[in-house]
Amino acid sequence: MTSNTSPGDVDPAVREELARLRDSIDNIDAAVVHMLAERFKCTQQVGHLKARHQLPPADQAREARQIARLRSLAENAKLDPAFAEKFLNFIIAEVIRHHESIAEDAVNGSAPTAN
Ligand SMILES: C=C(O[C@@H]1C=C(C(=O)O)C=C[C@H]1O)C(=O)O
Repeated sequence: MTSNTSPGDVDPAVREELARLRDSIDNIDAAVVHMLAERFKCTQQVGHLKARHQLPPADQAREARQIARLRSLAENAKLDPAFAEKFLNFIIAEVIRHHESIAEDAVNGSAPTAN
């Protein structure tokens, strides 16, 4: 991509507004990372609980309820519901991968399912 304005030519007021917005973006990204880390801590515990009680890693009925709920929350928040669904599916796929691995470890006796 080409640009007509080199960084040195940018109006200082524009530069300041860009910096202010980017500060907020950085804060939001940090919050997202922390929230995701907390979510994965919970899902890891669910994975261990399922492994201990021989429950399957995935629960499609629960996923369908979550997707419907998230789509509705996204609509109210003026976020593209299709994007919200894709994002949740991406996270859930990773969680299921973790649960499969925890279940495999439990069967092979290679790790405790204490959490
Ligand atoms: C966390 C769970 O396991 C899986 C992962 C889910 C998730 O990340 O929200 C939801 C349903 C399950 O497919 C669960 O069953 O609650």
